[in-house]
Amino acid sequence: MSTLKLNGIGHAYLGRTVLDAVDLAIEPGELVALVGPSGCGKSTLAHIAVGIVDPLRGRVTRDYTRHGMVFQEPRLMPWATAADNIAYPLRLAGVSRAERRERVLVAADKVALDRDDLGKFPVELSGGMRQRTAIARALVVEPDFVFFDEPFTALDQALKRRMQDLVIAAATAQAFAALFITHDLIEAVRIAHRIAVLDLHGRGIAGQRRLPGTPGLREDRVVFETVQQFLNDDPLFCHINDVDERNVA
Ligand SMILES: Nc1ncnc2c1ncn2[C@@H]1O[C@H](COP(=O)(O)OP(=O)(O)OP(=O)(O)O)[C@@H](O)[C@H]1O
Repeated sequence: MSTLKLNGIGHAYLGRTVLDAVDLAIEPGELVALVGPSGCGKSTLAHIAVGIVDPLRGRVTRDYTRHGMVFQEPRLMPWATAADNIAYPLRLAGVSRAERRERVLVAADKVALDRDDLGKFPVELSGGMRQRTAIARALVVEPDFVFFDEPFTALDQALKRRMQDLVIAAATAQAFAALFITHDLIEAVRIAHRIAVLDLHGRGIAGQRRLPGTPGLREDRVVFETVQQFLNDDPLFCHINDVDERNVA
């Protein structure tokens, strides 16, 4: 039984089709990376999957209990401390103040956010700390599904890697499934069980590849060789290579 199922999803903006007949199913505990060239409709698909946008065609079936979301920009409330930002979904859910405090500390630990940082406002935090706060806010509800929409694109390589490790560790510990949208094929191969490639024109999933081994346990050499093989020998990825040279790094 899939925890998220997209059937025949189609969408258009102002009469221009961006997605057509997209089918994708994600199993419980499975991390699926969705890649595709810029502008092919990845974010639109994520917004449809999470329920922010209603698709013009098709059906989304969600069989998870709670989801979290992490976007490219942390989208924190500037007037609230990191702790209050993380606690926000719990406040909405009517969780008591004492329990909120406890759960915020647990979530902050998962993303290695210092106690000192919890009292700071977003403007006082570094980019990495802001994104950690956003991830903690997604994890604090103890989700069994998390949507990631290019969460680390704006971060430098070293930080990106730390954040990927943190997501893999949290996914393993909490056993959540995820749809992880990224431009970065190296990131996709590090993080996911399976990669789905969205067609160049957003017309469906062009193909999928199951990745060898387990996220978090793949050696760098294996990640690098898998990416090279995709880019050099697998026609599914030729558009990714053409369009986004960052992947070749
Ligand atoms: N609200 C909107 N109104 C009109 N057009 C939109 C809207 N949102 C997205 N689009 C267009 O739809 C297409 C798909 O956009 P989307 O953001 O889903 O793609 P993407 O694959 O996530 O791109 P990127 O990788 O560059 O973020 C693009 O051509 C974009 O300009």
